[in-house]
Amino acid sequence: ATFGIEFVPNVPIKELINYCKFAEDAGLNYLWITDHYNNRNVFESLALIADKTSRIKLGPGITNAFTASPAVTASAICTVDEISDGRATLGIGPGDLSTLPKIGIPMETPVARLTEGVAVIKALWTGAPVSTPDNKVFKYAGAALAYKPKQKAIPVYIGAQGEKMLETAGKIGDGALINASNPKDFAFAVPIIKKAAGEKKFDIAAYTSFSIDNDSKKAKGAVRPVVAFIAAGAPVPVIQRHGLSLDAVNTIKGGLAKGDFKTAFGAVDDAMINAFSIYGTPAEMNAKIADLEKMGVTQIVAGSPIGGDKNKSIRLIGKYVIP
Ligand SMILES: C[C@H](OP(=O)(O)OC[C@@H](O)[C@@H](O)[C@@H](O)Cn1c2nc(=O)[nH]c(=O)c-2cc2ccc(O)cc21)C(=O)N[C@@H](CCC(=O)N[C@@H](CCC(=O)O)C(=O)O)C(=O)O
Repeated sequence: ATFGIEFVPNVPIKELINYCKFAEDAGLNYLWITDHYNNRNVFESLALIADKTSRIKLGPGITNAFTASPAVTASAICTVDEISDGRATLGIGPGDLSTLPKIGIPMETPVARLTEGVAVIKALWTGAPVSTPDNKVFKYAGAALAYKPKQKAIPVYIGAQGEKMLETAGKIGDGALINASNPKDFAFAVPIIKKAAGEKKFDIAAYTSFSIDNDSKKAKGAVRPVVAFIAAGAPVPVIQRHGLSLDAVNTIKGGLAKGDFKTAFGAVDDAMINAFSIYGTPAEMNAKIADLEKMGVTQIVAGSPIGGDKNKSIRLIGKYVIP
């Protein structure tokens, strides 16, 4: 597998840049920067990261086809591609179901919007004018970018978890970023993607909640709060797929809603931690990564929290996990 790492731009930009440079030095192949309106802007962050790195591929993990018109996203990624001398990737998806409504954006026909959005973005990158009068959502009329990406084709990765979104990812993407850490989720997702992707080259990335430490207990402690949020946001079919306690998940939801983190994190049980994360010592992590690769995963993304101490964890990944 290739190895990616996720950073959330909820830290001062200089700290973010240091993590990214450290990840590049540790030998990671992809940097994925999350995109939520309430954090630092994903494209401004990527521009700076592109300028301060020289090898690692980088892109939003993931932006969405709702907050910005695809033409604006096409240009934003094109700019990152120019600054990074051809290292940009585009991670794009429906958008977070918990943040978009806060800024008045209803989650309407995400599959249609994403399909049309990715099509116009790819068309714009060719430099030709784009007119899509028959589109349901993005009716473009002679839109054209005044400049082209450095790369012939910037890879497009679709963030997906639901069945229709996974199928869409296989159809329109060069890869998928799947918010999951457990082989059971890939037993479900990979056949859907492979059927839709057909013969084309396709990168199936496990966008995991990842926690590595020489001390397994410390790794587990670091991942518990993140698992609480994942469990609280998990669709019911996913909770059932892992045989988790709906009562415990509701206790977590209630605790988080009240800001009572003690109750929320206290209700996280081992079954949830195993369902929604990979954690442990380097040896334990390599065994879990091998299980994911057996399911057809071709890229492992180390997502939040990465570990109790980010720099130490990045060093462990570079030394013991990346072959
Ligand atoms: C919309 C949703 O798709 P989903 O794949 O489950 O979406 C969940 C998440 O993937 C989505 O919220 C992502 O944006 C979350 N997300 C991030 N979201 C963010 O906003 N920012 C991030 O940085 C981010 C990172 C990220 C990384 C990996 C990843 O996998 C997801 C990530 C869904 O409901 N899908 C269903 C139904 C979709 C459907 O059929 N819709 C129809 C009709 C629906 C209607 O009637 O409106 C249509 O679109 O036409 C399905 O796939 O089966």
